[in-house]
Amino acid sequence: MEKDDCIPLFETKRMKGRFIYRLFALSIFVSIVLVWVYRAINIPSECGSRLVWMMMFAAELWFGLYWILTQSVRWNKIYRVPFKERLSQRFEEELPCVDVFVCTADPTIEPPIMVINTVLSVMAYDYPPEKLSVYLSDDAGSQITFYALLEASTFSKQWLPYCKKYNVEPRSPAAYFSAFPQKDDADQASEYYLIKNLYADMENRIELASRAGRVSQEAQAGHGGFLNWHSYFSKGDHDTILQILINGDNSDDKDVEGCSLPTLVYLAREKRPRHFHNFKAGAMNALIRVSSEISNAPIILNVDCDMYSNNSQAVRDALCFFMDEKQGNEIAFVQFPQNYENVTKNDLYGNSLLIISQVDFCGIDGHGGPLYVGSGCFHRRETLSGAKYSKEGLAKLTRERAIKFKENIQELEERLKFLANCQFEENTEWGDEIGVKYGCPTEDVISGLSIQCRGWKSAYYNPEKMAFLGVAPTTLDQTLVQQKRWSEGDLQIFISKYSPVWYGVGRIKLGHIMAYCIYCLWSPNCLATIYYCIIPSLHLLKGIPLFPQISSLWFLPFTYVIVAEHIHSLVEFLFSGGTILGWWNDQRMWLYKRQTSYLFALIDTVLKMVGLSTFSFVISDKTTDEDVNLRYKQEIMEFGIPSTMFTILASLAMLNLLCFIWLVKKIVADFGVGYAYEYMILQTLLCGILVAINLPLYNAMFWRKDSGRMPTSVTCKSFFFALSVCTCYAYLY
Ligand SMILES: O=c1ccn([C@@H]2O[C@H](COP(=O)(O)OP(=O)(O)O[C@H]3O[C@H](CO)[C@@H](O)[C@H](O)[C@H]3O)[C@@H](O)[C@H]2O)c(=O)[nH]1
Ligand SMILES: [Mn+2]
Repeated sequence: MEKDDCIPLFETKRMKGRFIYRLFALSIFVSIVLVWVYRAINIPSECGSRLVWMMMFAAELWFGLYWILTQSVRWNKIYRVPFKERLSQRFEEELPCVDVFVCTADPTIEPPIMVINTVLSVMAYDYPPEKLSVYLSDDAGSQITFYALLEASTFSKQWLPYCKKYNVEPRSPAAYFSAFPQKDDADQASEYYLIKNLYADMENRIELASRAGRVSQEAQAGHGGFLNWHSYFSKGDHDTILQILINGDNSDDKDVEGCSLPTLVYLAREKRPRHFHNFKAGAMNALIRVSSEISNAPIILNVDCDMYSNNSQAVRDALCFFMDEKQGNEIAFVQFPQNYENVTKNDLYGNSLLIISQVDFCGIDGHGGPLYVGSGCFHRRETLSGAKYSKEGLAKLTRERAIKFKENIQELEERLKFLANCQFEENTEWGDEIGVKYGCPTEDVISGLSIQCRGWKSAYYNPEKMAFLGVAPTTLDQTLVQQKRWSEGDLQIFISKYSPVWYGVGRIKLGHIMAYCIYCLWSPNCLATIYYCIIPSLHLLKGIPLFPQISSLWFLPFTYVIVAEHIHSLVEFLFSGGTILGWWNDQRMWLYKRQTSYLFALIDTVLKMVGLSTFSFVISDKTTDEDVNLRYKQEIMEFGIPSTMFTILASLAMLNLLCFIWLVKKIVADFGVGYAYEYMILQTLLCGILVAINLPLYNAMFWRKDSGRMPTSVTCKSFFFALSVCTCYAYLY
């Protein structure tokens, strides 16, 4: 037994081929420096061109410095391998309790049927049910969501034994039934169809209620919980609703085979119009408090309502990190990547964030641990509640359940409601030193950072069989809006009290700080990028070169940086499991994010600093209508609405198109190919590539007829805008 204890529960492997990569990175670095040198020693004397030149220099300084930041995550990548068998050999009898928090906020864009599929999938984890509790936080306080959860609690009595008996995966019924339309195994087949029908019936009832917008009187009469809605005025004005739907300790709450079920709790925290609710962070903190009085598990898993468990072993994987005798004690949270069920082959909107999940996070893990990015993260309860790291003070994970309530369930619910009331947090440290932090659109990232600054580590685990699958945005607009929230949140972290730069220094490693800065500085990237998309192309109009000529030696570092870095990024993308077209799409998305989301995030952050704007949280829509979804599946870009973001994208694309056409005309009519080739090859290439990458956009403006095309108003606006800029430049400047 003694010997056994020394075998670690997880292993950390380092990336191979580090030396070659470092050599390559060094060569890029040298070229970047040469680019800077070229800019510094060739500053023109004439005032106007000097300004243009200096701004090019500034943009390249930014790109170069930002590139250096991105090296932090490529320097020392690590991979984790947990050993579940060892965990089960050593700890099967004393596994810790786990609380799962599922958050939902809007029954129209987060359909209740989707929410309960997520709930059912986590209830069905391969884990002792008496040690598992699932809490659903409903920020809409929706009766329909409550009704759906009630249905789910009944259905779970069949679903859980079925999952365990046949060891099925995934354990979200919707995903399971759509992936396995038939069962041939005779034994399983009869049960399969029985359960499938049960599920279909339940789905029907929930859809009916959803469509009607209310729960039938009959159904309401069936459960006392609905009485809570008597004091409900609206989604933003109601008392706390707390219902324990399944009490795992109760001998009556058993599945059809007589086995225990996980505890299941519905919580809608109190909402009042005059009381700011702090979005998901507020919901998380209410959950932390309420759960502490019910199950008080030392490990907490947080998932968004669309992110169902795709791998019933993930809890055990996560526990290998926490329970390892040597290193587990310093790990505060274990983050899994966020994967999406609906990503198409070439991932048109770059939603899978492939490089972040396959490269960046492995690199950050080598510096002290990944960011907490919300969904798919396991926490130690004590760190979430603010504890400093100290090996001695660490609570044993395998302790008994801390609270064993004696009163009956109704009394308990009444007693605990105040924990989720608006007033509870007044004059407390909640949202600041305790719990998830408030005031930042990426509350999770800032909370994770402050945990790491208190001395804790985190771990990143990316299992082959994806642990969680969610719903990615299916339109360009949704992706850009989501990216705006993220980049804005991360920029606010940068300028906050908890900035990785000033707060992190001395608390976390330099590499770690740099890695955080990659995300915190997403947003300011917009300036250099937009400059690069406009100015060099405009200068083609007058034939003014801004880059070295092909005959100059300075041409080499520029070309090397551009070509080598792009080849590297393509190779990295392919190695991470992407396709060539996927890479091209990803490049386009980075361009579009920088031209719109990041720009808006930057502007909003500045406005907030001067007090002209307040913080909002646009919840991602998890539904799509049919023809939008059809186009999404065919990887056709979705525009369709006259958004300001699209006007910017279209204007920049149009500007480059006009410049490019002008250049072609000049070459054909007057100067011949040599003109562009000798003097302005890099500039021509830049403009040409911008045109090429924007092809889907031109298509949406000029050819497409479907409802996802670019609205005519946007096309016209962008055309006149681009034309006037080009004309002004060509004739006035
Ligand atoms: O007032 C609110 C607003 C949102 N949510 C929930 O928060 C989750 C995330 O919201 P979503 O609109 O899906 O945002 P995403 O951008 O898709 O989510 C990512 O980004 C968030 C931070 O911006 C993280 O919190 C998430 O975990 C992460 O998956 C969802 O379950 C919502 O129901 C609430 O509970 N209350
Ligand atoms: Mn989401």
